[in-house]
Parts: sequence; C-alpha cells; structure tokens
Amino acid sequence: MICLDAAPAQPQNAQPILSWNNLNYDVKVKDGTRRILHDISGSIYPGELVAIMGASGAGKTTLLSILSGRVKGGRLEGEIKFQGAKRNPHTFKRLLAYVEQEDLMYPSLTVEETLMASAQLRLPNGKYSLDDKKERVNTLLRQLRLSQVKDTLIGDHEIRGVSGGERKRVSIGAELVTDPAILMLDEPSSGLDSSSAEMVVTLAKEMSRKRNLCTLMTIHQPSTEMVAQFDKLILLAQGKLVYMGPANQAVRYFDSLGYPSTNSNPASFFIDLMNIDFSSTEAMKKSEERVQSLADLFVKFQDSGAKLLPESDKEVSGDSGISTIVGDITEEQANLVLMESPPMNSWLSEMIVLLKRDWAMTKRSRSFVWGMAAECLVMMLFVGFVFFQLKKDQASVQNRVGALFFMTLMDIYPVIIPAMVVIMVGRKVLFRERSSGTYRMTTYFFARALSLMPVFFIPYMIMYIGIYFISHLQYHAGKFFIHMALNLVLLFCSIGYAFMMAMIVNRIDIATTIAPVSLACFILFAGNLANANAITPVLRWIKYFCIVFYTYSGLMQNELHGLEFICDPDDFSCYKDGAEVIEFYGLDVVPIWATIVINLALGIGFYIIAYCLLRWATKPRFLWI
Ligand SMILES: Nc1ncnc2c1ncn2[C@@H]1O[C@H](COP(=O)(O)OP(=O)(O)OP(=O)(O)O)[C@@H](O)[C@H]1O
Repeated sequence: MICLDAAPAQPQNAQPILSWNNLNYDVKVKDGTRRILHDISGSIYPGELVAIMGASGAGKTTLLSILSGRVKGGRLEGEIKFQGAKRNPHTFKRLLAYVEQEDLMYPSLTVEETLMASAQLRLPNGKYSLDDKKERVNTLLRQLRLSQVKDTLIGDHEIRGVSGGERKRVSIGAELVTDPAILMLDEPSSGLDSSSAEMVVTLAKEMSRKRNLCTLMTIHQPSTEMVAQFDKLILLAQGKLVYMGPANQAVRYFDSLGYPSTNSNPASFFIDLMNIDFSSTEAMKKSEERVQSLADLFVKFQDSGAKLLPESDKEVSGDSGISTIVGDITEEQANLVLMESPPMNSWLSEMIVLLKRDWAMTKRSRSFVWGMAAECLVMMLFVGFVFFQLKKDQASVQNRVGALFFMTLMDIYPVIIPAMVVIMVGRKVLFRERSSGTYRMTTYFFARALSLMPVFFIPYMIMYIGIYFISHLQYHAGKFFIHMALNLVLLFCSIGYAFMMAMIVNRIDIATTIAPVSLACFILFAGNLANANAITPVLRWIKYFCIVFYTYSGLMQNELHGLEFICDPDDFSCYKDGAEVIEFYGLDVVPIWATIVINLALGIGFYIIAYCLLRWATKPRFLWI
C-alpha cells in the first residue's frame, strides 16, 4: 500500500515523554452529547517539535487541553501517561510549560521583570542562586532575541509596549525560564505576521533541541518553511486522527493512499484534504466520507504495526542557521528528563517576590496613584474650607455632624470602586499562574493587599490630618489619634470589602454596578440619614453589620463629647452639649473602643471571605486522567 520503513523512528529503548491511548471526549449539547475527539492515541518524545494541525473545529485545542490537563467540562475517557506512568497532577503541572493563545501577562511590567519574576517564583532557591536566575534570564533574553527590548513594558491596548511577536516570545520565555519537560503552545502564530510566526516556530525548534524539550503546538495553517521545522505532525479532522508521524513523510503517506499533493504548501494540502466542504449537501457528504476513510486508513496503518521514518536522518535548516536533527534523538537524550517536580520556594521568599512585582505595577499605574493623591488633596482643601474653623454655635453642630458623615463617605466610595477595578484587572494572569502552580494563594493575596494599602493609606492620612486642623475639630491629642484610628480602620475595611466584591463578581462592569448599591445600604444605616433609633425594628439590627455605622458612631462620640454649645436660653430646641447631639442621633449605643474593635473584626472578616472566594473561584476545575 505505502512505502514503509521497518526501523522505528526513536531509539529502541526510548521512552515517550507523554503517551495517550484511546482518548474520547464528549460534551453536552442541546440535543444530547457530541463526541469531539474519537479514539485518539499517540506519543511524543523528548527533543521533538510536534505540530497538531487540522481545519478549524477539528479538535486541536481540545486535544492540547486534554494532554496539558486543562480541559474543563464534558466527559473524558482514555489513558495518558507521563514518562510511562500515570500522571501526578502536581508533578506534571510543575514540569509542563503551557503557553496559552492569549498572551496573559501584566502590561505594566518590563520584559526583563516578567521573566525575572517567573524565574524567582518558579526556580527553586535551593538549586539556583539569584545570580543563577539572572544569568538564566539573560540567556533567555538572548535566545529569544529580546535583549533589545528587555526594558520595554509588555503593554496592552492602553499602554504602548512590545510588538505582538515579541510579546509571544516573552510568554514563551516566562514558561521556559523553568526547567520544563514539555512545552505546549496553543496557536502560537495566531495574530502574528508570517515572519514573526516563523521566528516563534524556529525558536521552539531551537529550544527543543538545546534543552531536549518536547514541544507540542497547535497550529492552523503554517507556511512551507514552518512545516519543514516540525519533526512530527498530528493531523486531526473532525476529531479523528488521520495522520501521526514524521512531518516530512506526511505528503508521501497521503500520496500512497491516492491523494497526491495538489499544493506547494503541504499545510494547505493537508487542510484541503481534511476540510469539510459545506457548499452543498453533496459536497459535504463527499468530504465527510473522505475524512472517515482517511481516519479508517490510518487506524489500519497503525494496526499493521508499520512505522513511518523520516526521509533523511539528518537535515540542516538553512535559513535559521539552527541545526535541526530530525528523527535521531539519542537514547540518552530521550531519557534525560526531570522525574520530579522542583520544590516550591519558602512562603517568605515567594511573598517578597510577589510584593516587589505588585509594587512595581502599582507604582507604574500613575493615573491611579496620582489620581488618588490629587483627589485627597482637593477633598482635604474643599471639605476643610467648607467646614472651616468650626465654632461652638448651633450651626457648628450641623457642620460637625455633616463633616464627620462626609469623612466616613470619603472612606468608602472613592476607595471601594477603584480598588475593586485594580484588583480585578490581573484576574486572567492569576488564573494562568495558578494553573501552573506558580505560587501559593496566600502569598498572592497578601502581596496584592499589601501593595495596594500605601496608595490609599498615605494620601488619606494626609487628607484626614488636613481636614482635622483646617476644620478645627477638637485640638486634643487623644481625640486626634482616635479620630485617625477610626478612619484608618474604615479604610482597611473598605479595601477588604473591595477584595470581597472583586472575588464575588468576575466582571468589572457588573462589579461597578453592584458595588454602589451595596454601599448605599451602608450609608442608609450609618446613623446620619436615618436616625439609628428610629429605623423600623425589623431592619434596625442591620446597622450592627454596617462598618460605616461604627465609624460614624465612633467619630461622633469622639468629637462631640466634651463640647459645650452656645444656646439661646429661650430656644428649647437647641443642643447644650455634644452628649445631647449623640443621644439625639442614637449613636451612643456602642463605646468608641468597641467601634474600632468591631470594625477591625468585620474588616478581617471581609479579607478572610475574599481569600476563601479567591481560592474557590480560581481553583482549576480540570478533568484529569
Ligand atoms: N465544551 C464544549 N461544548 C461544546 N462544543 C465544544 C466544546 N469544546 C469544544 N467544542 C467543539 O469541539 C470542536 C473542536 O473545538 P476545538 O476548539 O478543539 O477546535 P480547533 O481545531 O482548535 O479549532 P480552531 O482552529 O478554530 O481553534 C468545535 O466544533 C467546538 O465548537
């Protein structure tokens, strides 16, 4: 039938790094289930560059997701072995470098910072010193042709950064900086021009050879030059395997089946052969029959035990200047793979790296940092001068009540919504990093919270101090520090609340709609707009869960106790002293110390809930076999 070579392509005793048998994958559709992959078997070896090709919808991404252990939903059957044994999820995750189609990185970090953070988080400190990690990053920058742009920001649609091709290479670099055994790339050429796409494939080849790394990528329609770089092809059509073998034998294989090449680009020829023609019912039926026949013939071919060998044992790729040895991986190379996953670094060192990374990003969010500082300065002057040098008359009672209420509002509205947006921005990167086990969730959470705090705490403290002295609240050291403590604890609660909301809702537009509504409830029960004692008993208890109520109550008691007001003896409705005001507003129920302690406890509660939600929401729910 076809020209077959007797000898195997791999060394006799070489062990595949990854092998899979009879993979079947079904998903639920409206009228039952649909089989996406049919009985797919295969194996890949260290040092090989393997491409999964097929028309759109053939199942390439699904197969790659299954092999990487990242498929979600549906029903998966079959067997996958890593180095001849059942995969251990933890080990496999740490030895796999997976580059998603979308380049998920922080836009405000530079290329070098991105690679360095990956190296510091993922390379074990016990094995690599800081200098070793720097050296490794520098080598990678050179190998990935990124040295020229190492100080350029990654960028996105808002920040001008590196080009699309360079960004893809950084994504690859961030994964390769570790010692992976397998590199998987989902459509690495998508969105790139032909020369950038070719460069990515060339680099993948170079890395595979240099590091004895098995690289598996899905690719839609590569150029002839790119196909020439691949060692092995996996061709899928309608979820069925129609070819798996040396890349330079595929044309010969189909020719022997009676399908001579009709295109100078082999990839276009394969896609034409495997494509379903939807132009008419008849054309569709014919193309479906052809695909079925190709799949059946490949099963027969595999069952016959025959093997396809590359045309030549050695080829040298001229244009890249990279030595591409096809099909002659030595036995020693084939088995030279890490068996164990690298240990995780200590909690503290992880925390320091993440804090530095988050702080670098926070500092560069100039519009956010300066916007917050400017807002606090403007509000300090505005509020301070509206309530300028409060006296002891009856009008000053209203002004004190209003100034303190406004200050509590300032602690929540302008904090919660921007903080929530900042927390939600890096969500996709977090999912990617958690899927590859880059760090612990506790270190991520602490670093994120701690790096946000100064942006709010520093300008807010200046604002509180400014308003306090401009408005002439009671000049008493003890009262001043209690006033500061009450406001700072509310600020701490607000950031915790922002974390919680950001974890409950996963879309910024929904979160920014829901948050103001929930904040409105806080304000209603704060004790200013509605009298705390006069709210209907059915709802009155809500104030005890309201952070604003405690702060406002504390601020009012702190400021008003000890004040005597000028009161016309004929005016029965005037307040004689602060105690009367506090009593009238119903804010004398909880002592000041308790308002601070309760708010602190509620704030810590928000952070704990946010952390639990973070763990739950970002937990990878992948099918595992
Ligand atoms: N969870 C799912 N539910 C329903 N259909 C699914 C699901 N996952 C995959 N599919 C379908 O399975 C088929 C294969 O999808 P897959 O994304 O693997 O194709 P692909 O070859 O990577 O395509 P493309 O090149 O267009 O990205 C498609 O028809 C897709 O719609």
